[in-house]
Amino acid sequence: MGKVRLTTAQALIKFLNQQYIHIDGKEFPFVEGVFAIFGHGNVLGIGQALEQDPGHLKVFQGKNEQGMALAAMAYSKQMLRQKIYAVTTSVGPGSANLVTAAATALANNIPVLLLPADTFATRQPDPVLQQVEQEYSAAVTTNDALKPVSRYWDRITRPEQLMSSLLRAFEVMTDPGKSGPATICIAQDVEGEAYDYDEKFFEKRVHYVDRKAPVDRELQGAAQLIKNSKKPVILVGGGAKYSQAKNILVELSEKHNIPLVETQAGKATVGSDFRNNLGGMGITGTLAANKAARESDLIIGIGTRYTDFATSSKTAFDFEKSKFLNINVSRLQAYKLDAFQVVADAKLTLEQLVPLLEGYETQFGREIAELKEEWLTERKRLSEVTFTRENFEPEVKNNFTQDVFNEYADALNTELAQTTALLAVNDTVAPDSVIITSAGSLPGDVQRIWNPTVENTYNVEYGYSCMGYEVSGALGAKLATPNQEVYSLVGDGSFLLMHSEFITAIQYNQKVNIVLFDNSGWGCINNLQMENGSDSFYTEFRTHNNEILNIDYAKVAEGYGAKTYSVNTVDGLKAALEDAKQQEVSTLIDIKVLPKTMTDGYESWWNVGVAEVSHKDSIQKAFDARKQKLELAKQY
Ligand SMILES: Cc1ncc(C[n+]2csc(CCOP(=O)(O)OP(=O)(O)O)c2C)c(N)n1
Ligand SMILES: O=C1C[C@@H](O)[C@H](O)[C@@H](O)C1=O
Ligand SMILES: [Mg+2]
Repeated sequence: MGKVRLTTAQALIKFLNQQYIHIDGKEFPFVEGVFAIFGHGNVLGIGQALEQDPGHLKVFQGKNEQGMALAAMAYSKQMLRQKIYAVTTSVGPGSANLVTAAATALANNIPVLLLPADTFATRQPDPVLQQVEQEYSAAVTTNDALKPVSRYWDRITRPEQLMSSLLRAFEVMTDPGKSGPATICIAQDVEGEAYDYDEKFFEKRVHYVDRKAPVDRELQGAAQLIKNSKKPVILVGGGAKYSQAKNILVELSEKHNIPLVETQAGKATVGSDFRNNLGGMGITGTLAANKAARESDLIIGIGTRYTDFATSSKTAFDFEKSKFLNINVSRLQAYKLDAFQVVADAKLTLEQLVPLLEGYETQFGREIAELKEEWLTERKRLSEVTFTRENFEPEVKNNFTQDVFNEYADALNTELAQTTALLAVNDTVAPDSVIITSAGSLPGDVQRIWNPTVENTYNVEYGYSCMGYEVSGALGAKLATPNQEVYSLVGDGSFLLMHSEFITAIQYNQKVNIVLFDNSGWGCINNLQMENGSDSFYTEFRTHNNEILNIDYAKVAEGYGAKTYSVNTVDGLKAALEDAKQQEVSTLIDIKVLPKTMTDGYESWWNVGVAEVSHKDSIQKAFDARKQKLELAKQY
């Protein structure tokens, strides 16, 4: 057999160039490129290999390891997990910075290939710079911290180990049932070590992603459950989106008059304008979706993980009455809530299920339309919130006095409500625009009131709700959809936490639009704190002498080379958005908004750990209320 002498890193890059994916009859390269931050751990290994022959791989220089890995994740999420970027980092702090991003990808079941460098395999120069030198074992390095947050993890200390390791990594990343981050740590000396690799290892390799079909028992059982139900509701999860089940979902819903409700990951599988789509459900759900779910006697969970946000901490359903039917490629997910399990591809299952339901119709009648209408009226109200200097009634009530509101209005020079601003954005951007967000109050607002009409235009990470995904992810989403505008909807807190990849986007002329909602604080956490009986405590951004912090974010972004705007009215915001569309460079719109003007309520509940004993009656009250609510919740 022919051999080719390559360094481990050269073999890695050569292999990445030859990986293809085959889905629904289409075949294309699986690895699009590499994000890199070079240090002594990887510049002479992977850096050298990429310089010598990158093949078709695009190379982007990242600015923060976490940021570039989140960009890679957003790319893959936007590509419906059909294509990835790899991420190479140096050893020690460079690899440690991957931990948060790996966890974000894991919680969201998104494939990314992480390639952190590791300490010396020979150990000759130990302790090397950036080696933590763990006393109880030299075999433990910073990279072990990636084990709990990787779907697959391996360490390469000999060049030939690379071959079996890569095969496992690609098998995992291309399996819809277990897809997630694969981490291969390569000892920094081994990256440059040569080996005679079998040429066969580098032949084109196709990873077939065949749709897993349901067995007859599953289909008959599922059909029977639906036919026996009066008011089934379909919960559309991320699995439905990745399976591209839109058309069959619409057919199923229309034929049998079954309402759809959505998780964060499932939103924009079917457009919000579809008449039976009642929108997001759960803690950040619409009143329409939450009412339908509560009335339902059968929840058909399609590709959902049933997180606490989707189920209102397991209080959203009437567990006495309601049964569950779970369609999921993952057995772990299918087992949840004592459901009847169909472990199979969502689209294929629904296509085979529909013919078995001939003649069936739910008892919802006109109720779906009525619920939707009621919600659209509420959404309209949220688009027209006006601030008043006296007796202002915000969405989040009973936290701030009027004096505090007036103080914010003066300090930030704004009277704009967040919901009104957000809906102005929704009205103004092109329908095929991709939005991206993740943490703070904005994910809740978009799940409720952002109405996407074009498929796969809602890139919201709410499995890990990682501050920093908003801006980092915008770069990845843009790489995936170069012909669409990408809008990062981000709070001031998240923007401050990390926006390094905004600079990468500007550097590589990948236009992204940052729409920054500045309420000078961690608004949602302040709400959570005050709604559970505490005072406002270190969650507003105030100075040493208690003044509200007012940062000119437009000026910050101007320094990076972005086109920027500062706005505090709906008209100003719309004009900025229109102008931003005309720009070739990345943009940032700094919108000053009032706190407590995000959406809230709608019959949802979140189980959070309230103090059982404290010095405040208000906290005791919150604790008692939680205890009562928990009595209604399903225990597991
Ligand atoms: C990396 C990370 N750290 C901490 C948190 C906890 N956390 C969630 S939301 C939030 C504040 C977000 O503030 P901002 O972005 O301004 O949004 P707002 O709630 O004000 O809309 C914090 C600290 C998180 N989700 N992610
Ligand atoms: O703690 C949190 C509260 C949520 O409201 C928020 O969206 C999320 O980012 C979070 O971490
Ligand atoms: Mg904020």
